[in-house]
Amino acid sequence: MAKVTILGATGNVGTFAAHTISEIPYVSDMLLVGRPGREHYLAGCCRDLSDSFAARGTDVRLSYSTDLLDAEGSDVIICTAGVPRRADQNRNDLAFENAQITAKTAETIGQCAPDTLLFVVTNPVDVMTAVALKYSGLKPRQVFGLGTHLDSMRLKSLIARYFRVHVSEVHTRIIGEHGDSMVPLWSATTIGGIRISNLPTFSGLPAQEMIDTVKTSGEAIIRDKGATVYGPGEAIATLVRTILGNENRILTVSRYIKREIHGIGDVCIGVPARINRDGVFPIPLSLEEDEIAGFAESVEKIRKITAEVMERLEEAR
Ligand SMILES: NC(=O)C1=CN([C@@H]2O[C@H](COP(=O)(O)OP(=O)(O)OC[C@H]3O[C@@H](n4cnc5c(N)ncnc54)[C@H](O)[C@@H]3O)[C@@H](O)[C@H]2O)C=CC1
Ligand SMILES: O=C([O-])CC(=O)C(=O)O
Repeated sequence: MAKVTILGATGNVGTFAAHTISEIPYVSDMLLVGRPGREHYLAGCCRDLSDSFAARGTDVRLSYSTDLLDAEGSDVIICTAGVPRRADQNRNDLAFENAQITAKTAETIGQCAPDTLLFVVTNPVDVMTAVALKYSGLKPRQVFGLGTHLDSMRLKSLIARYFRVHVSEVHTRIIGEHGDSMVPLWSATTIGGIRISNLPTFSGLPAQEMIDTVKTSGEAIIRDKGATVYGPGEAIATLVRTILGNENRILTVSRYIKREIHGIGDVCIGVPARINRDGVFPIPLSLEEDEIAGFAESVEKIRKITAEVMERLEEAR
């Protein structure tokens, strides 16, 4: 059985993630961590969630704290702490502000929970994963971000609708930045095990329109309802279930890569990875020419932003 800790637990994503994670059968303890001053809100969240556990028949020990040191002994720590963007902002606009929060948090986690897996959700998620890796001092297999997993799910749903098939029949991936330079892997997209390009209706597929929709999904939801909640919350639970169930699923998450993909790397970015109880392990990949070029561009973009943020963090210390 496992202890899962959620940071930023008073926020939109943290609150809903607590609900989705409580459904995972391997979770025995859940700790909600918020900022000092938020004790009443955290207590209310715990009571409300406990009611939902009672109604559902879930047996999870739930507690809250404003002291991150209580995360000691966690198997997985999920970091949703930080500022969200407004609809008129790019995720990268949040980089330095959230890096300061993530660096401080990661340092404490490295000291109090050296064996944990640290799962970063805070945006810009690829850059925050690099910050968390550096400042926690944890091993690369222990630190990962939500990356392009949610983008891949968004694309999957659009493809299923276009081909009028059940969403479980579609396998697809988006790699690279969780942002504008993301790269869809049409070469790795199948329906019912058949490569998508071998299907008769493939020629009419509005591929560019679909990827543009995925790129602007977060922004559109934030404009309409203030925050993306259900998509990220379920995506977070999928990853936690994969880890705690030692499932060895291949999901597309942000992870430090050296040069596993066509020699491109030295950055934290969305890549397919095998995920189990020991952490996250990137899968070496063979891509098509245009996919390699797109991925190289995305890597360069993230490497540059990451380097700038790291430099500013060091200057600010
Ligand atoms: N990677 C992904 O796919 C997604 C990432 N996100 C990101 O997750 C983060 C949280 O989003 P929401 O829950 O919508 O935001 P929110 O504003 O509802 O919640 C933010 C949480 O962070 C905490 N927080 C803020 N500043 C802090 C600080 N200085 N120190 C410690 N804690 C602090 C708040 O108390 C709150 O609990 C954002 O950065 C957002 O962009 C959100 C959805 C999907
Ligand atoms: O768009 C945002 O800011 C939140 C997010 O990352 C997403 O839902 O993909």
